[in-house]
Amino acid sequence: MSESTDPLIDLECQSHTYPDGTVGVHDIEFGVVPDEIVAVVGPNGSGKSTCLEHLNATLVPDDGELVVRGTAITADNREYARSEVGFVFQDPDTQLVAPTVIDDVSFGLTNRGVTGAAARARARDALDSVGAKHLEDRVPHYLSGGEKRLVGLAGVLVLDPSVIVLDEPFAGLDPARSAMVADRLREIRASGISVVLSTHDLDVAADLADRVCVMDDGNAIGGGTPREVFYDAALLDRANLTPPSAVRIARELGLDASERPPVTERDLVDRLDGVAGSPRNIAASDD
Ligand SMILES: Nc1ncnc2c1ncn2[C@@H]1O[C@H](COP(=O)(O)OP(=O)(O)OP(=O)(O)O)[C@@H](O)[C@H]1O
Repeated sequence: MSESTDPLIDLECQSHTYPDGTVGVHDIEFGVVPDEIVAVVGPNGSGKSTCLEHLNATLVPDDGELVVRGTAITADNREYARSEVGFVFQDPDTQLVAPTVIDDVSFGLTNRGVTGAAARARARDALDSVGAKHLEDRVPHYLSGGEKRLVGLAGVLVLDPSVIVLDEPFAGLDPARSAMVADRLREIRASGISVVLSTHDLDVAADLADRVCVMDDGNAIGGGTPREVFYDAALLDRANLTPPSAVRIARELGLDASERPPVTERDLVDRLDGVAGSPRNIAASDD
């Protein structure tokens, strides 16, 4: 793990307007530090994708600045932002371009002058790290949605970024695949790469993220740890978000006033284990 807490990314975007005049974001300050997973949440059209696409200079603020690892990004050094910040698109087909998976994952390396056996070995390692080595000879186009997403992730990991940004990585995945992608993202964080993702699944955000950023109507309207954000009823109401299921149940049970109220299902189960009269303890006493 990295010792430094200097920001890897520091984005100030006072506005971003698309060519047709639609305002994608109004006002965002967004930082990413080492060894963290940040979840960006908010309703449809609130500006999550627009925000994320600024983090590797795919989009550029009308007014504001992107600084990556201390370097201000300009038109002359956008490639630096792209090399430090890998982007996994919401639509995996956007990213898959080669005839086989191994060629696809090697593609970015080839562009950087790493070719042949060296590129393939690194691509194989990247596929292995996301549990997708068995797919290396497959045609990317015919993979399932979840498999495509893993291959897209490998194609970014192989380039050794400091941060990986994923736009809705859980969309369309079944629960087992979602859990697998979440596990991989935890491993990626443990390997020293920070992760930023957008999601509509607040249960996953509560379970996975170290920090949550709430967006509404093109503004970053609040943020903090999952516990801080998901027990802030006024903040969630403002963004029209429903709290994660564990938070709703904890409120019903009156656990929300406790010192560390449960924010994930695991927290809730652990807490109920200690409560006399909880279904688990009743079942145990009936045995
Ligand atoms: N290429 C584009 N051209 C014009 N307007 C765009 C473009 N992309 C996004 N927008 C607009 O910018 C605003 C923010 O969209 P964005 O995709 O960032 O929201 P989001 O929070 O990611 O939404 P969702 O959850 O639906 O994916 C919306 O009003 C959207 O219609």
